[in-house]
Amino acid sequence: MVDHISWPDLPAAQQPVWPDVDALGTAVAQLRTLPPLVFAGECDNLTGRLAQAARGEAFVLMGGDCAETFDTATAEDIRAKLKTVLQMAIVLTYGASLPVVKVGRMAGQYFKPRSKAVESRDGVEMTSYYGDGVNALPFQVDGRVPDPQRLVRSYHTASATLNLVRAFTQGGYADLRQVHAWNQDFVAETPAGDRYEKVAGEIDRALSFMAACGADPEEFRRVEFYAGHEALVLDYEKAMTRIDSRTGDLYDVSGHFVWIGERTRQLDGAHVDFAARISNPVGVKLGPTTTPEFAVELCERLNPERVPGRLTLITRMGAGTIREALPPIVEKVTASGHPVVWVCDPMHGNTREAASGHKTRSYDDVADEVRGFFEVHKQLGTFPGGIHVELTGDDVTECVGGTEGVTEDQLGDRYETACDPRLNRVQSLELAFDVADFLLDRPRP
Ligand SMILES: O=C[C@H](O)[C@H](O)COP(=O)(O)O
Ligand SMILES: C=C(OP(=O)(O)O)C(=O)O
Repeated sequence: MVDHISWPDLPAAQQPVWPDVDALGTAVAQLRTLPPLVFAGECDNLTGRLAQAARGEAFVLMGGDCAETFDTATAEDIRAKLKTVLQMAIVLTYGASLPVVKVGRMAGQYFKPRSKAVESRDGVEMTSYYGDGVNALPFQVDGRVPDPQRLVRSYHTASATLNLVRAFTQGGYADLRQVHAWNQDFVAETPAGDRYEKVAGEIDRALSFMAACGADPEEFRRVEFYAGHEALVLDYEKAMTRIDSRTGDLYDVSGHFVWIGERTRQLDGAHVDFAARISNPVGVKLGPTTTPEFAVELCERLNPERVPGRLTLITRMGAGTIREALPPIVEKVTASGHPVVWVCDPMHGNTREAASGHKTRSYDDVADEVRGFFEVHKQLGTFPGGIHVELTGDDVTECVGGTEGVTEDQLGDRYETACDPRLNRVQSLELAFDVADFLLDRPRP
């Protein structure tokens, strides 16, 4: 039980209004007694990997659900997401000859900030859905009441998810010899699947050549995979924060990497203060209203010792804005000497409503924002460190476009997200091929 971490009482945006304070106390006390989900040493290893990305020696791939739900924490769903990230990572590693740091938006993405606190349909109003960690998705009053026991369920669901991810990535499923096996089912029949199959064939030949030469590296049998999520609901994140016995430093052991969202990054707010106190590698989302001065101040607050890999700035400007909004920020941060990892989230600045009422994003906008991100960094001689995408391993119809051409009319066919539209597996793979091409033309260290 960790009861000696004290936190200042600062304004915190986007927090659930728990109706039963005693029930919250019980849930928090339970969380505090539970074992860590990740080890502090693993977080430090990730900081080291991210430092490589800050120097242009690696590329970060962050991907996973917009909102993980308890019901979809099944073996099938987790494997499909993992498979998507692994396939994308292979395309990037092979295409750009660059190590790829893999971070799943997984095992903790149960909390969602919302634009409106209340949702209304046909004159009926209730609390918006804030993620399975807070309340339930169906539009029913009872389930929308924030329930603190959901924090405890978040922990157990994250634990089961991470356990399976560790088993898959360490136990043979992610062995490089399995590259073909990740390309089965619906994706294999698509142009992206076909392109992937060619890459897999070339990798196979390279592996056979190496084996014939007597080389069979252990590194090819396992994959280093990290878990990250938005540190939104501070009752959960603080209860999961522990003192590292090795160093006495604080780590949020709910995930390796946590980020602060666009709506909660106030300099005098509780989220920035929380992130400043923990020693995990942390990220901050930066939308189009970010000023260069704010970005530098954030760097000072979150990484005063200028540890490479500690801070990732995840820009999400929108395809039409990135080419104007990003350069002054990158210039000012670079001039300040802060060693940040620049990551592009091409999803959150490109959301729009389709005529059918579905929230959607166009593949072209997503790809164009990433292209703009690479252009800006090339122009400034800085390193494009990675991408951060919302994706699923399934054949959903949530984002329009891509070579399979999901149309607006098809959005209703398989629209399954609990919050924002995700790239399906084929669109994700296509994006990886586009990014691999952009990477070939990147500034080199
Ligand atoms: O994923 C990000 C946000 O939680 C999401 O875009 C908010 O969506 P909303 O504008 O429908 O509340
Ligand atoms: C809420 C998110 O993004 P942003 O804070 O950039 O809106 C998210 O990544 O889930």
